[in-house]
Amino acid sequence: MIVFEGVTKRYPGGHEALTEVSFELRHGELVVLSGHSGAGKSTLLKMIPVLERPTHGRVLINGQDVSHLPRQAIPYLRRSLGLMMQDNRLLYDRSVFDNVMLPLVITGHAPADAARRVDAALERVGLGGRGREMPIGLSGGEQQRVSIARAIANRPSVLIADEPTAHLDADYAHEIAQLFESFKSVGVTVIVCTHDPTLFAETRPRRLVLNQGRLIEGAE
Ligand SMILES: Nc1ncnc2c1ncn2[C@@H]1O[C@H](COP(=O)(O)OP(=O)(O)OP(=O)(O)O)[C@@H](O)[C@H]1O
Repeated sequence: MIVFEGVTKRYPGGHEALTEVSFELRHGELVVLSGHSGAGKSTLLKMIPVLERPTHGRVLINGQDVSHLPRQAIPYLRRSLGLMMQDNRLLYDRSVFDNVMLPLVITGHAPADAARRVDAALERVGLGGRGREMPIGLSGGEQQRVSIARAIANRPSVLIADEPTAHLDADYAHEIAQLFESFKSVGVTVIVCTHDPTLFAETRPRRLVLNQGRLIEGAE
């Protein structure tokens, strides 16, 4: 369902962040992306919602080549994706409910339908009934779960999480990992980027490992 075909990314200025990266992810698969700092992990993730485009090669999602998608079609693609990117912080002047609701409002969901989805997403991450609280009053792990709720509220078929357990202690990180595991059973394809080798250690998911922009493990 997600296919990278010989993807190379050269940023303006000449730095090659990805070199000839190819792999295929199946529907409902959970994969862990790792590699040293600067290996190209965020760049790879950004290709999926077309936050970046390949210099060479193609990215296919459900058979559609998104690397050449016209600008106006990008919002439609993003509606089917759940994104937890590194710079998507929670808004601290809005309630938990409003944080999860905001992307749904932006993508044009009717308010009543959006509110139902928000409640369902908060329930899914174990924060049912906590919507009126402000993020600042929640623990780090709970705040991350709000970010997950925000990413899954539109019921995405693909969930992309860039360092979702950064700054969390081991217990919270483990909880978040279990939550990601649970999405597999409902057919969501999950890509988690992490520096933490102990995360998912028990379930041993497929690992994609980048080294200086090249995929050195997990291509199959
Ligand atoms: N917009 C950009 N313009 C120029 N170079 C960039 C840009 N974004 C990333 N790079 C460079 O591309 C390389 C890969 O960066 P990327 O953020 O994808 O790595 P990463 O594996 O996610 O690193 P980290 O674990 O530190 O977040 C780095 O050398 C980085 O400096």
